Amino acid sequence: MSPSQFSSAGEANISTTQLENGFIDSASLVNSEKAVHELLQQTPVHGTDDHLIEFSEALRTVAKALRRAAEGKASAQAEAAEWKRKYEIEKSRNQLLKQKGNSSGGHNGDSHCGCIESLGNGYTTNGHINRCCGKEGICCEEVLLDGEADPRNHNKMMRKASFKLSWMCKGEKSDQHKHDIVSFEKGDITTASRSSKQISLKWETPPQTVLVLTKPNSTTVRVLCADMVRWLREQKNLNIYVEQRVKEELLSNSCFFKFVETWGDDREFLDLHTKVDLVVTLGGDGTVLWAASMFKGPVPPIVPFSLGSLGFMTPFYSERYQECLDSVMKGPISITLRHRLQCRVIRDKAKHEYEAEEPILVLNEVTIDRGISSYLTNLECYCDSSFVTRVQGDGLILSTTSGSTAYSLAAGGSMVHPQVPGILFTPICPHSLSFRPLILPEHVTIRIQVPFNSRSPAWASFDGKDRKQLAAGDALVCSMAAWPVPTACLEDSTGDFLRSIQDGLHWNQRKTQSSDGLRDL
Ligand SMILES: NC(=O)c1ccc[n+]([C@@H]2O[C@H](COP(=O)([O-])OP(=O)(O)OC[C@H]3O[C@@H](n4cnc5c(N)ncnc54)[C@H](O)[C@@H]3O)[C@@H](O)[C@H]2O)c1
Ligand SMILES: Nc1ncnc2c1ncn2[C@@H]1O[C@H](COP(=O)(O)OP(=O)(O)OP(=O)(O)O)[C@@H](O)[C@H]1O
Repeated sequence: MSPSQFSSAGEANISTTQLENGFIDSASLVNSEKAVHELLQQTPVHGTDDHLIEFSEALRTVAKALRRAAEGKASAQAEAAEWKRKYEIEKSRNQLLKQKGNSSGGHNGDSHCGCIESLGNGYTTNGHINRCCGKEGICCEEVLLDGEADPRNHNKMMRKASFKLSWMCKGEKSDQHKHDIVSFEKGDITTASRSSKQISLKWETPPQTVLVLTKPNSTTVRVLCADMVRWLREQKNLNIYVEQRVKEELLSNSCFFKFVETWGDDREFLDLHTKVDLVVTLGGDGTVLWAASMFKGPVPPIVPFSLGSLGFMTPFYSERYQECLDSVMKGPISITLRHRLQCRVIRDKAKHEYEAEEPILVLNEVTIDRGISSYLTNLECYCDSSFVTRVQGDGLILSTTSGSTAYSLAAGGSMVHPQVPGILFTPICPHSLSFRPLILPEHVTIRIQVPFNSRSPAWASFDGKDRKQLAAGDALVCSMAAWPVPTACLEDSTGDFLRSIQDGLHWNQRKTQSSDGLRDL
């Protein structure tokens, strides 16, 4: 076979000028790669013909180069789609602001400019620009821009409660976080000593609207929910949102609950984060995962009450809910910012970046496994642009540090404090003696590719739900999401984490050795 046979092989026909100039779309790259693979299978590399062996090696190199180019292109597509999505959100938010400004006449031109150009700017509840909250601590104010008329009082604007996040320092009041970087002075590299990195949430205006989410099919939860909603209304005069199912349950109980609000469809729910100040969950860890999955963007602070069996992420006791909610609403409270992974499936057949599927955010993990197939999974893993490894086994778990105590732990991964920024890379039953789990830094993008020669498709599942098939040529791209899940702590991040591994998993529990057998020294 001669090189001219390669260039005549239909879709494999890519000129070097095209390669040099980068004028190839990912579809033609992938098609070319397929064609190269087909060609390789047809190539009769028998016996002693050195030329044929050399040529097939050259084809393999071309296939590799094409794969790399396709990967670069696909990750650029994923990034472009993400920017496009952000742009759309900004655009619709700005339109909304414009409409509000026009209809109320409440904002002058300056304040419009201020909020559109700098979404981090703080607005007070009366709608005036106050100060930039991004300067001290962690910025949280943009949600305030979407106020809505309170149905109970038409003159009053219903706005989200304003709060501020800051690092809590033990003892001295220094801005420790500002100095917490490696310094290089007079040739000596040092790191500043660290104080507590606990994040504290302090309400600037009191919370007004609470979303109560409950685990279904539990009488205990249903009874507690009715009790809590009544208390929140009568004692705290709060607006309450619940799911449609829960509203029906409450109304079948008593018509007192007529004030409880709900939402119609997903579109209406998309707006809810602009109204809800606090989310209360009544259930187990699954209910916290459920709550997090409902918010595709920013998540309001969650107060998780334990009504499940394990309750790793649910530190609050339901028996003392009034006391707990009282102190949460008063503040300040310690919170754990639980990072989420943003996962995007890129199909081999997608021709353009806007065909990339909607990203899915996970709080625990995304799992890529063999599904019902009895073949080993064959997954190529890349970290940024470096090839990491090929997974041959039952699959792979990409986990957040919050998820490190869930499926990843069962597969042999380390337990990691939820506030540690990182992505766990944990194989499931790898057919190799040396495949230890990894923890990668939080800023990397991981790409899991099902190769064209995979014997069967793989399956991705997100926090144990929404299974999606990944066919040969499809890829899953994962990176840290911009929107963490803030969960309220009973004590603080570390105290709650240690208590849950001790109480929930009986971590390193062993009878203490008695001193009886000690020999005299
Ligand atoms: N072999 C395993 O351990 C295994 C297998 C499948 C799924 N899971 C986990 O189940 C999760 C889904 O939870 P679910 O409640 O919807 O399903 P589920 O009702 O099947 O519960 C799974 C168990 O995992 C626990 N769990 C969930 N998140 C946890 C966390 N971050 N830390 C410690 N334990 C946690 C739950 O409390 C529950 O006991 C998945 O995200 C996955 O991590 C674990
Ligand atoms: N509001 C909800 N709507 C629909 N499904 C929900 C909701 N809340 C929780 N779930 C689902 O119900 C299941 C059980 O919930 P959860 O894990 O909270 O309870 P549990 O199993 O009793 O607790 P644990 O996991 O600690 O044993 C999970 O699969 C979860 O995804």
